[in-house]
Amino acid sequence: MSPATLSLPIIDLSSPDRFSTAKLIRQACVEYGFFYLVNHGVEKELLQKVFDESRKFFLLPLEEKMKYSRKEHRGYTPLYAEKLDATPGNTKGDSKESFYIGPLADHASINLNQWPLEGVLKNWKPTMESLYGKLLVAGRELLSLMALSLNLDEDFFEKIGALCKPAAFLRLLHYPGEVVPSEEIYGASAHSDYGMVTLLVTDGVEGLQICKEKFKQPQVWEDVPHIEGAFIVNLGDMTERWTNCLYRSTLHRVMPTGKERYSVAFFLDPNPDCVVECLESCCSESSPAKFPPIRSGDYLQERFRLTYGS
Ligand SMILES: O=C(O)CCC(=O)C(=O)O
Ligand SMILES: [Fe+2]
Repeated sequence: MSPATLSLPIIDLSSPDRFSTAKLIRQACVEYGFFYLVNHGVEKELLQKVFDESRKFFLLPLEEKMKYSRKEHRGYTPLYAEKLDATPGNTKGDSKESFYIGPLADHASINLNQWPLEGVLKNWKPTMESLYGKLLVAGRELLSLMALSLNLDEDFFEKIGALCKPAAFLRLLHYPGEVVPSEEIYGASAHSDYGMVTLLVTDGVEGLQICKEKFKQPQVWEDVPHIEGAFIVNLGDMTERWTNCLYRSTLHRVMPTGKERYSVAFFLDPNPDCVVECLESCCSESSPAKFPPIRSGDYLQERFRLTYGS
């Protein structure tokens, strides 16, 4: 039986009615942990340029790409390097390659970033910097609406320090699309994201699926179709911890389809020193906190260790 296709809610980031938008966000986060975001302020010309530059990098010979291999969670990860589903049965890595860009601007760690072939791929760095900056603006706006959706002040995430030099990572992804018969290799195996919120840009090639009930067996997977110009937003595990599972950090994966696919993910995660603990409004005597408080940096480091072995 082929999977059902979902009609996820569509959230308009530019709507002047912030309270109605917050209400829609709440519904989407409780029901799916996924939604589309439109009128997000990132022009389609810039997104096209990003895909063009991304393609140029991934077309380079492996030997060249490996010169920028992932260090300090920045740079290139080759095919099969990543095992998103760390459960014991999953022995193979994912069939994708990627490139991570870490915090920019006034961040002390800016120099840890790697910029490929600056003399040759001249537009690469300015294009990625421009996208990073615009996604950060959109992400901050979205988080202020998410705070409102939880009946918090709109600057809640600013006030607790989550958005002061956030650990925001831009990740270019390339799925080559080769299907190895008889082997169970995913583009991206089943996982939930680790942080606060992820903004995803896809190129129109199908493959993304979600499983709403992650603890139910057998798992039911549904296709998430591409909507031209819309970002796909999903919540990460830290948001689930903050909200005591009121908001879902939903399991998702990318199926192999035999088609080449590009995407760009922006993981907007809290400042490493921010402590993620159950919001007061999300726990009570009858529904106590399910997770202990944790420093965001410690939590992320452990999740990366499980995914990459480092
Ligand atoms: O490429 C996609 O559509 C999804 C990527 C993803 O889920 C991830 O990198 O966490
Ligand atoms: Fe993901």
